[in-house]
Amino acid sequence: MGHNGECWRHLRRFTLTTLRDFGMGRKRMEEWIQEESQHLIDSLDSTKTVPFDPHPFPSRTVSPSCSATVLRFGSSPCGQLYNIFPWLMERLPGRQQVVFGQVDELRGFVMKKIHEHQETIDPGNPRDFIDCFLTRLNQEKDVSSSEFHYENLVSTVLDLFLAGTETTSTTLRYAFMLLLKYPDIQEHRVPQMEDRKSLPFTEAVIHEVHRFLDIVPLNLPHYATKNISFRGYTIPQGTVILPMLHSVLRDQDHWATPTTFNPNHFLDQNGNFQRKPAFLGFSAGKRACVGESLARMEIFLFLVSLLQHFSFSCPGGPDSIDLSPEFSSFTNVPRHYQLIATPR
Ligand code: HEM
Repeated sequence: MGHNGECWRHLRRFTLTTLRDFGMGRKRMEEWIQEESQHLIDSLDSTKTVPFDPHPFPSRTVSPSCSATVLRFGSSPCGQLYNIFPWLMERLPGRQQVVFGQVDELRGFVMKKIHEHQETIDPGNPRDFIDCFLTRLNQEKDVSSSEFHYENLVSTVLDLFLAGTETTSTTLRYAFMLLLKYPDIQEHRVPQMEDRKSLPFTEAVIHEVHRFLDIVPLNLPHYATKNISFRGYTIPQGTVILPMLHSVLRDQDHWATPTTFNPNHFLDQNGNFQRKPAFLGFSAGKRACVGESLARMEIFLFLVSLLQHFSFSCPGGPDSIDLSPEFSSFTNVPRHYQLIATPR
């Protein structure tokens, strides 16, 4: 959804409503995620407590590995250059050409999925986002100004895919790394979803994972659509602005121990979960992440169901875990590590 203005507004509104209708926080989506959790549990069972690198996991089987490469590319110096000089990098040979190829491959995958949906759609009974978009596309097929046409369907699905898969699986991979580093956290596992007492702690852990990972430290680039005066400065129209999430997520005025992993950041004296205004891992304002509730729900359900089935350890013990990210520019990506999943 890199589009601005009208097109972006229509597609963003549609996306939010559709995701909400499929139950971000409600039943349908929860069932899908639980099905996925079961696949994960089965594949962890099949490791038979042999250490493995969780890197490809927990990306979904349907998520072609190329989306991982796209994220890694974004965090490399080469990717940084692309953000700043796209017109130049598109013309130079190099790794960026491989990434463009992979985005094309992913686009092909999305187009194939759309085609399958077109063949099997029952308009009265939408199965998912693509069905809803196709229905709207059909309703507005005679409206020449409609934003609901095929190209926008492909790019919206592609955007959701690129924005949603690697962010969530990278965060999960980092969450497991933190469980290896701080094994005590695993003892707080939620035995059952109804066990209310453990929930605030679990929520606090998940929020702290997001804060501590700081996955997109610089946020996405924005630009001033008109002249703005801000704290005595004038920001001229067209200025590129990087609203750094990193500086807020590590702000000494807002966090007791900004550079240490500490779930207490999100707990009050009575152990209740408390929201923090400086928790801006999903950004803020009208371009804030549309997938926040979905991502939170996925991470919560995956983490809780896996912790109910397994305890996690690593061959070298907690001291061998290096939490510092592999890249530290556009995205923070956790290092590779070995995971042992022992059935409880
Ligand atoms: C750990 C998980 C995630 C994190 C930390 C995250 C974070 C972010 C951030 C920081 C932005 C930039 C906001 C800005 O420009 O100010 C963003 C935008 C976006 N995210 Fe996420 N995200 C996550 C998961 C998801 C998921 C699961 C989806 C899809 C369902 C998604 C869809 C999007 C989209 C479409 C945008 C662009 C919104 C717009 O420009 O209107 N994200 N996300």
